[in-house]
Amino acid sequence: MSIQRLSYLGFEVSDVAAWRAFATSKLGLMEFSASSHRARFRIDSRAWRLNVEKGPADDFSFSGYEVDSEDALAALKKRLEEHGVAVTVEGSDLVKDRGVLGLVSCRDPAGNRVEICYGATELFEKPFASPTGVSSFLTDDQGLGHYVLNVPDVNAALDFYIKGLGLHLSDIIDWKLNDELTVRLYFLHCNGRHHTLALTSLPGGKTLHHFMLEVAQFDDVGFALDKFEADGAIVATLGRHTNDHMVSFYGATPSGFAVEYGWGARQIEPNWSVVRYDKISVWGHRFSGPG
Ligand SMILES: Cc1cccc(O)c1O
Ligand SMILES: [Fe+2]
Repeated sequence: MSIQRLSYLGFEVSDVAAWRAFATSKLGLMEFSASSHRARFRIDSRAWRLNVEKGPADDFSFSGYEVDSEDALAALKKRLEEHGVAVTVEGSDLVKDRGVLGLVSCRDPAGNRVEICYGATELFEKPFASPTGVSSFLTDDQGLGHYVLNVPDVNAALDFYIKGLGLHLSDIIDWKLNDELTVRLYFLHCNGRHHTLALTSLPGGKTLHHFMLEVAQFDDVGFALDKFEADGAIVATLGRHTNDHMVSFYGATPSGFAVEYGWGARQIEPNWSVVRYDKISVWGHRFSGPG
């Protein structure tokens, strides 16, 4: 038994109010709940997909993966423990807080918190409605989107996420950041989404490089691009990636890591073969900083 899809992500942010404004008016997400110390956002029929909680880190806080049943959760817990991973069965308080039926947690080798649930809450009776008119976000069996983690030991992380959680390698990109530095990016999938998680090791910087939300229509990207450009908040220009063929741009979030806003990715096909690339993009994606 392995992971099925990414259910939610949690960020620790210094300015919750800024995130409430950013997530709704720039990203077009719908607020599920909000207070001075925490806010949650919807991108589809699920009760919530993104959780921002007040704290000094302005960085990754937790990932939430999902499986499809109580038996699957028990089987994954057993698989992780057999791989030497300490797994905590979360109690009713956190189960209720996350709005799920069952929840376990563990840490990856870098200490990043990983939650695994089944039975997330669907709110079909409260249809998702984007405050900026985004047509819809592409989730369903492909899960929330993707995120890129900067870890000190990529091999240890690959062992955990592949041999432990059951993700699979999609491909590798050797990304030349400058004449002195090329970093290797490993892209991992757990369903049809080309990658749910990418792993790399950067010289410093935040744990979270970026998270990605995929929209259903190309114009959804254009409308968001205009908003980020108007605020001078473009981190990387529009471009198309070499591996998943997504057309996207990267924008600055209030916490300093980036959000990638994309459309048109190809999916993992049967008999997928792992290849490598020397470029992250076919065209575009000019980063304004180091990448
Ligand atoms: C850097 C990078 C390269 C390929 C696909 C991605 O989604 C990405 O963020
Ligand atoms: Fe990305």
